[in-house]
Amino acid sequence: MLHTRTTPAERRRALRERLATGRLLLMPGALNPLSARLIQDTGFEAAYLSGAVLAADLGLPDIGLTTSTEIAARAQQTTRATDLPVLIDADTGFGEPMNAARTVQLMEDAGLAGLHLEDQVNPKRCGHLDGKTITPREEMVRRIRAAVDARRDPGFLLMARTDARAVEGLAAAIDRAKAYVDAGADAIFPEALADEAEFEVFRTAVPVPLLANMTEFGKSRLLDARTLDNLGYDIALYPVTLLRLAMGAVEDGLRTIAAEGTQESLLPRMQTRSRLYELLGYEDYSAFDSAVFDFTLPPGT
Ligand SMILES: C[C@](O)(C(=O)O)[C@H](CC(=O)O)C(=O)O
Ligand SMILES: [Mg+2]
Repeated sequence: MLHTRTTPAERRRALRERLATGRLLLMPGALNPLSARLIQDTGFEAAYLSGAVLAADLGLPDIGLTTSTEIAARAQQTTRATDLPVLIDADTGFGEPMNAARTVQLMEDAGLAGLHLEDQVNPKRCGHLDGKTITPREEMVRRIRAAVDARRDPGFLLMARTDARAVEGLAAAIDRAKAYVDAGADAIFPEALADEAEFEVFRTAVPVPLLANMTEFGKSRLLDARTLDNLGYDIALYPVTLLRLAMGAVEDGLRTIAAEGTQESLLPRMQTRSRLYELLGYEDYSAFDSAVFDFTLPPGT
């Protein structure tokens, strides 16, 4: 793919139209811009930028150390690498309601299709860890109202995430979700629900698009797409899956090279040069300079 072909407004419309179908949307989290293109090339219809992955990419824990401008820059690089609508994890909005307002505009300018804001206090932590503290409901309502007011493109999706299930219980999380919808949230991300029964209760109670976070090694049972679709969920999120897969393979690879003094045994597991070049659209650049891709690659390389 030489250039992206769609505008941010078109992507935002595509995301909303897709959510309006009522069919579950599978949303993998990209680990870098190229993997966002791979998500597209694999046939997914949307991608996600995880706060945990954005932090880990910088060697940081997911405790709110990244800045809004850092993640906006990474988001811009990502939206330049794919035509998919991309939803970003904007953590708590990076401070007070005024900061949430600025965050919305930064993420709109980065070409994203939407973001989610969570009701944790700063410093936040991964929603699947214990010891979370959530902000008073009215404070989160102010955060959402500020975000809605700052939005310039009404197509930009504002999703509110509540971490309340782990702190105040399921009923409180539902009450908060309803208040967030009343404040203008287009969709809700109920964090760290335990099992299918809780997902079902939440779905029945909250009448806007809902995201189910299928993150590994956390508090939620991993439900498959058929189950989530039957429950009536709108997005199935795989936020850190690609990073975990990649880092697992990288760790194995490093150990193999250290032990064997060669990567020969790893070759069958690698993405080939030709597949990488295909994903990067090398041939497209021949339109500018016929010499840029005038080589042939041996089969299987
Ligand atoms: C969705 C999430 O906010 C993220 O940053 O990707 C994390 C995912 C994870 O740490 O497994 C979360 O659920 O808090
Ligand atoms: Mg996060």
